[in-house]
Amino acid sequence: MFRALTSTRSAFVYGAQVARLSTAKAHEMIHVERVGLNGNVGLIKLNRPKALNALCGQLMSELRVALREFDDDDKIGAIILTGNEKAFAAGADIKEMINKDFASTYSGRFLEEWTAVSDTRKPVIAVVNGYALGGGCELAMMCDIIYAGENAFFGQPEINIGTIPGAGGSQRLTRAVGKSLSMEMNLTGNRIDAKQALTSGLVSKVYPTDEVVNKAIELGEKIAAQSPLIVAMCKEAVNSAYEMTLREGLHFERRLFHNTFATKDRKEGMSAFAEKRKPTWTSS
Ligand SMILES: CCC/C=C/C(=O)SCCNC(=O)CCNC(=O)[C@H](O)C(C)(C)COP(=O)([O-])OP(=O)([O-])OC[C@H]1O[C@@H](n2cnc3c(N)ncnc32)[C@H](O)[C@@H]1OP(=O)([O-])[O-]
Repeated sequence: MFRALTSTRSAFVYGAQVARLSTAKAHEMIHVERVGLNGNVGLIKLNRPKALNALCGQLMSELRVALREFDDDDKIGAIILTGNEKAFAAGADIKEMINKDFASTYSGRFLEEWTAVSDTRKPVIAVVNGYALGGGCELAMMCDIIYAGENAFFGQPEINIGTIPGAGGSQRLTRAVGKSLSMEMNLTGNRIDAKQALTSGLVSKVYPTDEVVNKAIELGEKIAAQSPLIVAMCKEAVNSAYEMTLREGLHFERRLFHNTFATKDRKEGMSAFAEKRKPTWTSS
């Protein structure tokens, strides 16, 4: 079972990890907290359970604000995005989309707000339990790492409701799992389970449903222990593999690598190794 947050007067306990209360203002459709032993991992939990976390405008707006707050918070080194035991998210909100037309989606820049997720500079880890369908699968793929619970399902069922993916389902999924599987999922709405998501490269780890959030927190803490400056550069380098040719990407990576030599953290990291001590990062 998904392990629920247990509230105490001054702190939350998430599994073995202590999490402090967020200073962020209250949201209606998401929960926001700091987790990890040092409170340096941001946790955002989608919280619209009655609609299986369907991604309506308000939810996406709140998510954008929360991501921005964590991105701008020097104390946060990594961010986790999750849902509940039954659903990460069952897609964009179909009921909200029913009466839209071309002009309103085009002129209204429908879905533009979603790019806030992939634009986040800090690493974002998606933790998927239950359904990640349509926009839900796309949202997970906008994150940098996906951990899945054993009960996770991924799918792009837009075809069943007379449309196609609009936030990466035909693009990121194809790059992640290859053309054949992506085409099958996109043309039929066929879902894959956590096991197939792992073997096809869509997710990096699968854990029991009630453990996966804590595993992601541990991962987030490990990332948060690195130099934030170098982590941001590294994320940019890996992401360039999605957006550039191999030649351009290799060039960009080498330039970023050279740039690390302009930082104090690069010098500190190598000196600490040679002096057999832990590095102290200054993000400079
Ligand atoms: C972003 C770019 C483009 C993306 C497009 C998309 O994502 S298109 C979407 C791609 N996704 C899909 O096509 C998946 C659509 N969803 C499903 O096929 C099923 O809900 C299920 C198989 C996930 C779970 O079946 P189950 O029998 O366990 O549960 P249940 O069915 O009873 O649902 C419980 C409640 O949640 C509600 N609700 C759920 N999803 C949505 C939604 N997306 N929207 C709105 N509401 C949604 C559902 O109406 C119901 O509310 P009610 O009536 O009680 O007021």
